[in-house]
Amino acid sequence: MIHYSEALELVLQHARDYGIERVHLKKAVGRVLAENIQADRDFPPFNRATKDGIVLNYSAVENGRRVFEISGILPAGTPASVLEDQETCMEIMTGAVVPFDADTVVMYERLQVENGIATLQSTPEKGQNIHYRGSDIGKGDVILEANKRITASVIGVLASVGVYEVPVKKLPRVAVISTGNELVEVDIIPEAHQIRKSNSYALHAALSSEKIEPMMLHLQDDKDIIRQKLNYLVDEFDVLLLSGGVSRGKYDFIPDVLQEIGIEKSFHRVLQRPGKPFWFGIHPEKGTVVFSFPGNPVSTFANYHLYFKPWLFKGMGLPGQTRTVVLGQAMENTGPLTLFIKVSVYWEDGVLKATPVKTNGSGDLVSLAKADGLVELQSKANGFKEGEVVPYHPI
Ligand SMILES: Nc1nc2c(c(=O)[nH]1)N[C@H]1C(S)=C(S)[C@@H](COP(=O)(O)OP(=O)(O)OC[C@H]3O[C@@H](n4cnc5c(N)ncnc54)[C@H](O)[C@@H]3O)O[C@H]1N2
Ligand code: MOO
Repeated sequence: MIHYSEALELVLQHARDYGIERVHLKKAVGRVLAENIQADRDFPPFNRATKDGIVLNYSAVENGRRVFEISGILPAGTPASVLEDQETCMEIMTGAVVPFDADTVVMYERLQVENGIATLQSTPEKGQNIHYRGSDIGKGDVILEANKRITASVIGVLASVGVYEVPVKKLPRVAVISTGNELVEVDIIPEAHQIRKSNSYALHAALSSEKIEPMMLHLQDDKDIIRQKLNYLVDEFDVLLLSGGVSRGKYDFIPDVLQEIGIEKSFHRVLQRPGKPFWFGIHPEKGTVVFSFPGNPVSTFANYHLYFKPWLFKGMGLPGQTRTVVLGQAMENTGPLTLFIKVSVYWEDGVLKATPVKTNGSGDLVSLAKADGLVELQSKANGFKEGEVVPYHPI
């Protein structure tokens, strides 16, 4: 059996970039930007008034003028104009273009305006209240770098530079395959010996948050059917995410079948709990990557976060998600396995702390829903003290 860090390393070696596609701006949130985006114009594109008030030429102020006749009005959205007579001023609204031969904006609150005459209440500063052309970013400058998760604010930037067909990283085509005769659909009432297939829905949901829409399939514990279906799926998908049928039971056919259909085993079983009987492999010619997770709901879900997500993120050029957290109480791991303990986290005096969630083992799905993540505890003879910093995997 291999250690968690070796297993993760082997998985990451098979990370892949699936190329680029273009999606409409409205569909791009949550995807990963695949190319640098350049500004198509200066930002702001013109000298922009930042206050409602008047605009004037400061030389008049320097010459002692305090009273200005208003020679016109400039709402936002009107083309650039000229302050013809620099002894006058124009009213200007926030967002409007500062006219040629004017250089200073005075807000209404610093003025008295009566009968078309504006009187300064105080001496302004030259150049005030103007957001200068190109002061945020210049035309041609990179405003968004590739390999960035597209958030709502990134969408705003893309919109402002006119990118409505957004270049994003292509996502792998994923099939989620659950196995087991005891499993039934979620919308029926199970017999006493049956359970609803929760793993597939948890995986579906986790993938949806990565914008992956997986194909879902359930297979009974029949070796011939499993072989036939997986043989087909290996051609049609980039990734197979299986759950169940990988430990030592008489009906745990998955490892044998995967090898029969040409998937090369990278490893089977990892020195970890939960998720120990994890099987991972790849089809050498087709490139299909197979994550075959142990069936216990917590094991499936933990391994999705411990292996699939880092694999996906690496392929898309995103940074890893592993963080550190401070233990809110002492914990132990004296055995040979790396333990992943379900924890809830909370802030205390500016420090993120973790406390274990009460659990009943890797079949206990309910405790999973109470957890924020998993802390990673390596084997350690003298235990982990309260206040110790350990790796943390948000789930
Ligand atoms: N002799 C041994 N027995 C077991 C070992 C071992 O090393 N030697 N490992 C144990 C560990 S650890 C785990 S984890 C499980 C993994 O077993 P399988 O991957 O073969 O999974 P199944 O037996 O098919 O199912 C286990 C458990 O999970 C439930 N399950 C499965 N799929 C789903 C699903 N889609 N939704 C909800 N629940 C699911 C299933 O009903 C079982 O209760 O093996 C131990 N045994
Ligand atoms: O991986 Mo099993 O994960 O301990 O229940």
